[in-house]
Amino acid sequence: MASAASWTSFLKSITSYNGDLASLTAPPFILSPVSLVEYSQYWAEHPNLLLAPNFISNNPKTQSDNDDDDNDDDDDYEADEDNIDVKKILAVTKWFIATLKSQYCSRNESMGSEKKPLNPFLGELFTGKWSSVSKDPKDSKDLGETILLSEQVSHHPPITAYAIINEKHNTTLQGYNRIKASIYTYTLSVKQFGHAILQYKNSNDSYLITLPGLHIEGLLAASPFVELDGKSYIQSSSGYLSAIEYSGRGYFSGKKNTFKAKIIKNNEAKINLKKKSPEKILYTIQGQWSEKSYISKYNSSAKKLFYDANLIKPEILSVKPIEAQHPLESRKAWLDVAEAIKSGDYDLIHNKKSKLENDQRELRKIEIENNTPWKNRWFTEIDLSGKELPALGQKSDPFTTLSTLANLSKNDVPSGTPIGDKEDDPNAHSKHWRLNIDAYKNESEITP
Ligand SMILES: CCC(=O)OC[C@H](C)CC[C@H]1O[C@H]2C[C@H]3[C@@H]4CC=C5C[C@@H](O)CC[C@]5(C)[C@H]4CC[C@]3(C)[C@H]2[C@@H]1C
Repeated sequence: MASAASWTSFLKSITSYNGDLASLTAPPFILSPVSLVEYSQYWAEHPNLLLAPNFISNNPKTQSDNDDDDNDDDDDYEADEDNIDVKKILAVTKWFIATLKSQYCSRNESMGSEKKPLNPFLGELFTGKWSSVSKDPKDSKDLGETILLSEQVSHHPPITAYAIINEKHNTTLQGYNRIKASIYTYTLSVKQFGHAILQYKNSNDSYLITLPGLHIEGLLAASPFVELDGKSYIQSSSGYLSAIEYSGRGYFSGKKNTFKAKIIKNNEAKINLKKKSPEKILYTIQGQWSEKSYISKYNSSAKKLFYDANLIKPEILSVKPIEAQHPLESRKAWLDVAEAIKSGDYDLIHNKKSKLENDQRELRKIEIENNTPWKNRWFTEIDLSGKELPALGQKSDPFTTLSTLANLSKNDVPSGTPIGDKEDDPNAHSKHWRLNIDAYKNESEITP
């Protein structure tokens, strides 16, 4: 089969991998017609779970009618918990676990295997919105409109910044992502840089979400898929921490996509997760993030269903038709290339991609000649290296307080690196990307 031959030559090419994924010419059948700037949508394909903490109050009644996963109430672990901050960290953990299947399995489901996304050009944009009513019949709350802003804020290295905003419930998720990929014996291993900040402004709760490591298995079999590894953290401003560990086949259980999350209160002594200190662990959640997971309280082995990733279908973002899109919007900009990829015609793909890439190189050249560097549109880079506290009146960035609570490095090192860890680099800068809400509010050309 032609693709088998091209895959073999592709595998040979990755043995001389130089660290830049874009330099690898993958065969047509492994190319995706979707740009990486679209992947930000995977953070909110269950808007009801993202917004759930807004509906958690001391009154247990409101909480259970919000529950959309358990089949019967006595299986309702939330009803057993009366601490509102614990209920919220559990709800945010459920939302986060629910994003993983979209983030890391959706190409396998829609295209049969993981694919290589289009490498976004500088300034590439992607916007859309989710409807206002929850998909889940048992949770028919009017959620209001949730919009997505996603922008390629850097091309060298590739960095995507995003914001997911729900004005009705005053909730904003913002973050950014950069990756470093290396290849060992036909396994592509990826470290993620960046993080997400989730803010519920009505209750003044904020959360830091760090990103797990991942590796791509199945390259030899020409059927690549993502497996998560390492650890990630969700640190709440209330002092609760969700510490999540990932593994594939052969670790905790023989199953793929396995995780174990520990809910602890950590604004007391810094918990050393290695030390066995069960009294500090309030809940343990474990199972498969792409299937079912279960929760048990620290003092009981009784397991209850926590989340079933196949119960409620993800809500696909609605995106304007291409003719209504701005030239910087991803699906309009890549239309010819996407059509070529779908046709599988390698020469057509090559010349359509080269045209777009040459046009971009031309733009960069003109910017250098005229000293008019590209301006980011909706996001701005901030520097948190300042030792002194933010100037009076200047709101301190939630990342500063939340990373300190979780004992995580503020530097631009792999996401979720503990302070002083071998991966922490005191010389690394502390620059991060943030939503520039005024820039979005003054946006005159592009609406989601
Ligand atoms: C070896 C190079 C190559 O082209 O191999 C082709 C193979 C399909 C494997 C490489 C590509 O695999 C893709 C998987 C992509 C990640 C999937 C999900 C996410 C989560 C999202 O929130 C941020 C982006 C991220 C980490 C994607 C980054 C890019 C990945 C690793 C693609 C690889 C090029």
